[in-house]
Amino acid sequence: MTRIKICGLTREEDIAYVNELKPDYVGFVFATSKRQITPKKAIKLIEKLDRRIKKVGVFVNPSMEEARRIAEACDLDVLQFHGEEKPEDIIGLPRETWKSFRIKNQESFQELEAYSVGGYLLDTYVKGQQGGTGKAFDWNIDSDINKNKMIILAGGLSSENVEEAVEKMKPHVVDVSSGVETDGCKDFEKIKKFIEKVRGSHDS
Ligand SMILES: O=C(O)c1ccccc1NCC(=O)[C@H](O)[C@H](O)COP(=O)(O)O
Repeated sequence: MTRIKICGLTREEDIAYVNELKPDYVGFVFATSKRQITPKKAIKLIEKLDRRIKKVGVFVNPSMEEARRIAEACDLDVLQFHGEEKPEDIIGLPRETWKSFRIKNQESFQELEAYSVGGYLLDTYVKGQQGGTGKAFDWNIDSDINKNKMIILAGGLSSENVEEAVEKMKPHVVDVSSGVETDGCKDFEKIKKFIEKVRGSHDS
């Protein structure tokens, strides 16, 4: 079954929503972003999070010392690197590690081969933005990458298009942020609908 990550939680209400709706992963953005959260606030939210939901920390070009420190302090399960981190920067970390790749065209997939990580997150290339763009890339791109890599599909997903995305890309995990927000805040009904679409999807 396709797993689900809801990214960019910042409020106590968001934790209540996911505790009820039970995605597989939630993401906390420690990088500069409108969804940025301090480690101190994340610790407070995580205290209230259902223990069955895995915690992903999102970083953009952090020092590895910082990433390790936050991973330990927040008891993160996964470290997600969303910047220009090199393959050698992100090996040997004490957590499952995901690397994001900003997909522009077919050639973008070549970059994945240099990395040996637990998860390969495909997000949309948008100039000047590292993530959380709300934009999808062309899922008709011919790629077999999901055969030997754990693929997390991100970028512009919503309840409206996630079934098509799963059918075309066959990812192991789908990751959403903007598509489950209203006026910049996580929206219970949108998260619910997104999860229902994915879990009801027969291609997953
Ligand atoms: O969400 C952000 O604001 C963000 C900022 C900088 C780097 C990464 C960021 N998010 C990472 C994610 O995992 C998002 O869920 C992913 O980019 C998809 O976002 P969206 O297109 O908004 O669904």
